[in-house]
Amino acid sequence: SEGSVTATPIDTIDTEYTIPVSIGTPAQVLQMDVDTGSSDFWVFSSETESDEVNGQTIYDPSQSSTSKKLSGDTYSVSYGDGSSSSGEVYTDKVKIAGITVSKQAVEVAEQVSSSFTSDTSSSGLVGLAFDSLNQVSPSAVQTFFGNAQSKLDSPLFTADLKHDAAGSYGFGFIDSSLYTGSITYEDIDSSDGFWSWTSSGYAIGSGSFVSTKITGIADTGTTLMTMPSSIVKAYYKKVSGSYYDSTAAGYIFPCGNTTPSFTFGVGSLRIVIPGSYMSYAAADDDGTYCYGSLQKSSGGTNIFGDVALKSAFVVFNGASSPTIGWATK
Ligand SMILES: CC(C)C[C@H](NC(=O)C[C@H](O)[C@H](CC1CCCCC1)NC(=O)CC[C@H](O)[C@H](Cc1ccccc1)NC(=O)OC(C)(C)C)C(=O)O
Repeated sequence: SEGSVTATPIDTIDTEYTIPVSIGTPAQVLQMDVDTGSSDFWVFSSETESDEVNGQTIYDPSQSSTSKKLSGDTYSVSYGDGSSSSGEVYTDKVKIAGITVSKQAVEVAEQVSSSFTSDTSSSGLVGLAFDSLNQVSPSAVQTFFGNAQSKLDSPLFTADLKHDAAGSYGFGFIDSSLYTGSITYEDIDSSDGFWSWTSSGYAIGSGSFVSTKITGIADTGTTLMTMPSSIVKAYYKKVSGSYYDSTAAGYIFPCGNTTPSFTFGVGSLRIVIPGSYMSYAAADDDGTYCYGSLQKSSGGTNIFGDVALKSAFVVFNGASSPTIGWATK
């Protein structure tokens, strides 16, 4: 089987992208954040503390004739931005992009941290990193892609994210109308559970391409992009008035100042992130300073987040030796 589903940015600055997901019988439809940087499928639910629910759609397993409690299983997950969620586990029918997994483990939140409560646009996460990162105990469960893979025409999913416009995720097939030229593939090292690959280098604005290996993860659940500090410093040298602001915990600059494009290499292919994507949002209330979309990596993990992904068409190929494909569009 194969299918695609619309990916909608939750705001005009592409902080996050959500898709509609059908859970249970009759279907309960929740808008959920697709996250290739984690591997738990969890939802706001009838079991979530009421003071932690703020407009999200909830999944109620008691209203589904196909739900089944996985007694004894619990989950607890915490993310790079310090947010977290925990609760119990059911299985139920889950349909995404027209593809149905009859017994998907649905992690139902009893607690969510404040940033989830305040993120009214998302009612849960669809983790699409590798199963090894799943946080259900005592025994891990599979992601939607892990469960669906064997029934997909091809064991892959694709991301066509856009700036301030509806894009799509595809499952089981590659829609050749969504990209230009050809797709360049790189090997994935999934040993840490992430879609980790190595870029061939970078360029800043119209500057010459610097051939250097940059290993990072392709993460739809991270809004921005993080690179080694040497590259980030070189980038902001080209942005007048920019500096690293410890309060903002990042590079900021006077909003009107020009931000050059940022190019990254996929083998001999070049993906150009337009300069307009490189200024993220106002860094302070009076909007004089803006926060850069490129920031320095912490803990050694470079992240090709939404800023990079929305500049390309991306294939997450889950074959036995996984690869990632990038194309211009
Ligand atoms: C559980 C582990 C096994 C895996 C775990 N993975 C991650 O932390 C990466 C993963 O992609 C997580 C997934 C996100 C967690 C927070 C909610 C949204 C999804 N990414 C993250 O943890 C990175 C955080 C994101 O970049 C946030 C996302 C966000 C969006 C809207 C509102 C609030 C926060 N954006 C965000 O902060 O945008 C700014 C900086 C422009 C304000 C880890 O490495 O610890």
